[in-house]
This record gives sequence, structure tokens and C-alpha cells, in this order.
Amino acid sequence: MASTNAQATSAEITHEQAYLTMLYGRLDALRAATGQRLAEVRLGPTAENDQGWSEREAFVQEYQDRAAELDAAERNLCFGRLDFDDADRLYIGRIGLRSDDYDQVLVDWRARAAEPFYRATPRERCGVTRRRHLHTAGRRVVSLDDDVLDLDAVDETRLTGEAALLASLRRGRTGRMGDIVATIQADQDRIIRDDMRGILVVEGGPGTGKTVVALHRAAYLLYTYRKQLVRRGILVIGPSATFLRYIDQVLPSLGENDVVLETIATLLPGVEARGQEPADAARVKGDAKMADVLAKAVTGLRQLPASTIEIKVDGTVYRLTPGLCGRARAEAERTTDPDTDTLLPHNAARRVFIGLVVRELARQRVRDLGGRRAWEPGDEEELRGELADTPAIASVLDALWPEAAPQQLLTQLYAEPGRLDLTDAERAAIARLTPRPWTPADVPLLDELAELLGMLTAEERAASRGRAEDEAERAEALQYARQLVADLVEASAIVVPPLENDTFVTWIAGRNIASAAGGAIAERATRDRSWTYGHVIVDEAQELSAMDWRMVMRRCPARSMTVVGDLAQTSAPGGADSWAQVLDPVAAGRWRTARLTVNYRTPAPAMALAAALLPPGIEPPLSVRDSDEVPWSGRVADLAALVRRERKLIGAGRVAVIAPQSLVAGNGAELGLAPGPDLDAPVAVLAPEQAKGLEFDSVIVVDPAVIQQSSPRGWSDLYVALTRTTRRLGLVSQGELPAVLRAALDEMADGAQ
Ligand SMILES: Nc1ncnc2c1ncn2[C@@H]1O[C@H](COP(=O)(O)OP(=O)(O)OP(=O)(O)O)[C@@H](O)[C@H]1O
Repeated sequence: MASTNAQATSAEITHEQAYLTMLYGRLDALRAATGQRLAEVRLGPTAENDQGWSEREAFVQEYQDRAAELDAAERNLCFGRLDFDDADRLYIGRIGLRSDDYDQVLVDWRARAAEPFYRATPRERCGVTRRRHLHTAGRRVVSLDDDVLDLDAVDETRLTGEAALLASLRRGRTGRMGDIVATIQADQDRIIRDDMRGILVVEGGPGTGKTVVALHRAAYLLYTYRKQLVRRGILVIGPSATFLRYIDQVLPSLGENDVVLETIATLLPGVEARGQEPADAARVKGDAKMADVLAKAVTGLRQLPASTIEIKVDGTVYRLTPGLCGRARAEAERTTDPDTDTLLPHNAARRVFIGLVVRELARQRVRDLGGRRAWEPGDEEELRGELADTPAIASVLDALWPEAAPQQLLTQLYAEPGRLDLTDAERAAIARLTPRPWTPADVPLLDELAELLGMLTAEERAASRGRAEDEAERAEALQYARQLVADLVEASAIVVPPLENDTFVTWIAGRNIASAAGGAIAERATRDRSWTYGHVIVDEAQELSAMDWRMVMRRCPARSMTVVGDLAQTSAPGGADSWAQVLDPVAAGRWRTARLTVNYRTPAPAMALAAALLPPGIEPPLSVRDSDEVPWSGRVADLAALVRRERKLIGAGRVAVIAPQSLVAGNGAELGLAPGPDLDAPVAVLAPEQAKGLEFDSVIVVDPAVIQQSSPRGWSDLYVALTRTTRRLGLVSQGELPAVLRAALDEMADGAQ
């Protein structure tokens, strides 16, 4: 492909400027119309009833979303053009726009028609003769890059729109990830547009765009399957709060605001997991066998009396025999939930157990009274209720089958680890005799217990009221939205293309429900443990333990997921060694893999240094960025001065100092720098695990040998640290560098001479 940037004539730029000005004119007109509708709805007559109120709220929300989408499209509204064999021409941008005559003047990047912009190559042109990238500043066209798709230039590059891509990569880092709509590469585009069904595992080395691709996939799925996704939402799980801050602008910049971002530590509503713990404890807690261990611990809460218990109430002696209790327990443990056909959880089965025992006690009473009293229908039922509430009986039943809540039970189990079916060493690793804050590895265990225990009696009552209301509300909202849209269309108050009618109705209905519930779907989802999402994206997925996966899968029974990760970067104690190992137990036969192989972040020399750490058989990704600057090395004592030098060298960009956890935890005193993963600060001081998924213009890795030796997977921590740079990399050390790194640095220095 021939790049003709330099030859782009000013006439061409003038032509594109005129087109761009027309597009911004359309955008402004749409904004004005949306703003006017919003004002009309807000200033319109006050709603007279709940339905009118929620209809009005739905429109307000709808117009606000539309306004946000149009605002997000302002920057870089149109970034490309495709010229086809038949002289047809399409402009590609952030959103689709039509002229007054309903002609498509701008194609949304997610639309099928935009696909050749990312995929066409000289070999497979898809009818394209030229792909043009428009570079804009504000509303001004500043330059153009053309890829002329002729076969003569076929071997010149593997990259799509190389000039535009390299220009985008050269920009300094801002501390926030940006979108890449203008420069998505063909292999990335295939992943973004892949089928929503099943689990797509995207693997690839550092900097291959796994995160950014997964986020663009979320935007694509929301655009393509909005009807399915709008009701349940999309969940993105990332490795840390800092990482979530780093990526939180990407989806809004693509016009999507309704996505839930969480870490494993925050996934269970009501639990704050701020604690830290040794790797051994996290490893035991993350092991798949904890599912059985907890199930046994829950069963172990239930007791059978060794001999008959006699309880005297108002002169009557009730007899709880071991046989009676055994039969009631067996039946309760066999009872299934008619909706899900699964065994009842502990607290729900407890209610069955109590019901059976109390029925038997009531019969004893009936027998006892014999013919001395005439029983009316309903008497026995009333008696059962009375008996269940009698403190003497209730306390015995509580002892035989106690009600339990996840947090309280897990606290007890850690305090008495003998109740867990583990080895002595495993018990010792997780025992905690004094209460401590929950850790991230506790979260999936609490979630598992919540599943095993089910709701407490009071919660169950509130939930069943809520469920019935939800169903009725849903049906009513749909019917109402259908009528409303039909009326508005008839009154020419809105124009809905016929094909989009259903989508619009569902959308309005969804909005009605969400606003009636006091918040958008995303807000509701984060409050409700049992919320299931339409699609789940898991980033840095190699770090999840088997127990984490069980928790994540509960959030997505449909198993529509995008899982991105790199097994060579696994550092969590319970993390994965293979995808089959973690996914087969929870989604056998329902996952597939795709691979990304080009590194858009780490310059070739830094990647070559990092690759020296890789075990044999693992291929490093190929770096797009080349550089003459080989990684440098220095002394820890000079760190502050070296940081100052790096700041000067990279100008407006960002520097990261990545140091062993022990130094960062020690308040950075030994480093002479205040630690903190502050993305807005020009210098961030981080432990390797905090640096996961992030990138900086210049990275200084402190004491690589200490990082490597600090855990069994320390080499992978070091690999992560070395691959965070987009430009410069330095190693500072108190002692020797790891031998492989020393050798690789010497070799590079020799090569450079
Ligand atoms: N097609 C592209 N155009 C422009 N920039 C890109 C493209 N693909 C990736 N990048 C940039 O490359 C950098 C690395 O991407 P990203 O963080 O998604 O990689 P990753 O595979 O998740 O990395 P890691 O596994 O190391 O965390 C980001 O700055 C991203 O914006």
C-alpha cells in the first residue's frame, strides 16, 4: 500500500473540509433538536400519575443519553473515507448521520458497511480502491493519509492505515486510555465484531490491544445487539481500581455510558475487600476444592439429636425423636426449587425442615388431646404457627438447623478452621483468630456461601414481593411503551424507522422500569448480587482463581463473555496456567480463542529485554514501535535524579517507578518518592501488580532481582513491569541484575556499538 500523505493536495484538504463542515452542521442540528425535545419534556405539563411520571422520566433519560452520545461524537467525528471500485464513497465516523433526504452521509464505525475500513488489504480489497484517514484538530482537517490498495505494493506493510496508526502511537500518554476507532487493525476488528454467543478468549502478549479491543467490542455489541443488552447491561471486570480509572473514559468516548466496571474485590454488593494477605492464604482460598469444602461446612451446620428431645410447653410434652428429625432433614435436603429445578439453599431448606417438624409436633398435640376437643378446619395450621413461634421449640430447631448469613459464617469458619475439610497446612494458612478486613480472595467465598445459604427469611419475603412486582411492572411497561410509541408516531411527534420500532419500544420500556426503580440498569445491577448481565468482559483474566471464575459465571448464566488475558503475565497466587484449566470446569465446550500478536505499546528493544524472561516456547509479540534507545541501567541511590532526568526527556508524558511491593508498602521512604498509583500525577510509584494493564512514556524498574525473587511467579511480575513503557525503560538496582537481563542488556549494548 502506498502512503501518499505528503502528496495530499490542498485541494483535497479543502474538499474534505467542506464535507466535514457539512457533517458538523448535521451534528449541531441534531444536538439542537435533542436539546429542544429535552426542554419540551422538562417544561411540559406536570405528570398527573405514576405512569405519566415514568413516561416523562423515560423520555428525559432517552434524550439525555442521545445528547451525551452526540457530545461524545464531537471529537474526531469523521476520521475516514472509503472509495470503491464503482466510484461509490463512504465516510466513516463515530456515529451514523443522515442528510435531510435520509441519505447516509456518515457511517457509524460499528456498522457492517464500515468493515472494509478496517479489513481491506491489497490482497482482499473488498471492492475498496482507496482508504483515507482524515486527521482533524477540532473541526478542522489538518492532513490526510491515503492507502491506495494496489497489488504492486502488497508486501509493504501488514498494518492497516500505517501512517495514521504510527501517528496515534507517537502521542504522549495522558494517564487515561483513549479509543482507537480510527486505527483498529484487521485482526482486532475480527475480534471486536465476533459473535456475541459463547465465551471468546482473546489472548496475546503485552500491549497487543487486548483491553482496548475488549472495550471496543463492548461498544460494538451494544450497538449491534442493543435490544438484547439494554435490559441486562454489560459488566467489565478489571484487575484494580486504578486500572478501572485508567480505562473509564474509553466507553463514554464511544458514546456508551451504561456499562458497569468492577474488580473481583467489589463484585459482591455490601462487601468491602480492602485487606491483604499472604500468597499461601489466597492460593488456598482460590482453589476449586473450596466449593466442596464450603458446601460441606454448610451441611455441617445441621445437627441430628442423639436421643429424643422433650420440650414442655403449657403442660404438653413434645417429643423430637432422632427418627423424626432425620426424616424431616432428608426431605428438606431433597426439596427442589420449582422455578430452577435445583436443590433449595440452606436457609430455604431450613424453612421446609421446620415446617415438617412442626407439622409432626402439631400431630402429637392432636393425638394427645384425642377426643377431648373437636378440631375445626384450620386449627391444626394455626397450632403449627404457634408451635413454630414458641421460644422453647424455636431455639431447639435453631440449634438443629440454624439460619446462617455468609459474612458471619465465614468469620466463624476462619476462627474455627477445624470445621473445614482441608489439610492442616491449608487450615493454618487461612485461619484468622482475630477479625480482619475481608480480602479479594474472600469475596468469591462469600459469594459461594451466599449461593449455598440463600436468603435469610426477612430478605426472602422482601424479594418475593419484589419479584412479583417486577413481573407485573415489566408487562405493564411494555404494553404502555407500545401504545405510547404508536400514539407519538401517529401524532408525528417522533419519527421511528419501522425496522427500529421494536427496539425503540423495548428501550422505552426498559427506561421506564429503570427510572421507576430509581436508577439506570447499571445502578440497579451493582446493588443486586443476583443480577445477571447480558455480556461480561473479564480483563487480565489470567489472574482469576477457580473460585473467582465460579462467582463471575453466576453473573452470566448465558455465558456470553469476552475474556482477555496473557498466561505469561499470571502473577496472582490462584491465577491460571491454562485457559482449559479454568474454563472447562465452568463452561466446557462453550469457549473459543483468538490471538493478537502485534505489540502496539512496548518499543522493540524493551520488548526484547522483557522477552529474555519468557520460558521456552512462549513467543513474544512483535513490536510496532522501533527505537534506537536501548534500555538503560543505574543505581537506586540516584533514583530521584534519574526520575527528574526522565521527566525532562519525555516532556509532557508520564513516568512510572515500578518497585518491589515491600518498598512501595514501606511508604516509599527508601525510594525518596511518595508512592501512589495516581494516574494524573506526572510520576506514579507502583508495585508490579498495581501496574497491570497500565502504560507510561518512561518506566524505571527498581530492584528487578527482588521483584523476580519475591514470589514463585516473580518473573512474571517482572515481565509485566518491563513491558509497561511506550518509549523509555531503565533498570535501577542495589545489587546485581538477574543474569538473563544482564546478558540481554550487554548484548544490546554490543549491538549498538
Ligand atoms: N489499533 C490500534 N491503534 C492505536 N493504538 C492501539 C491499537 N491497538 C492497541 N493500541 C494501543 O496500544 C496500547 C496497548 O493496548 P492495551 O493496553 O489494550 O494492550 P493489552 O494487550 O491489554 O496489554 P497488557 O496485556 O500489557 O495489559 C494502548 O495504548 C492502546 O491504545
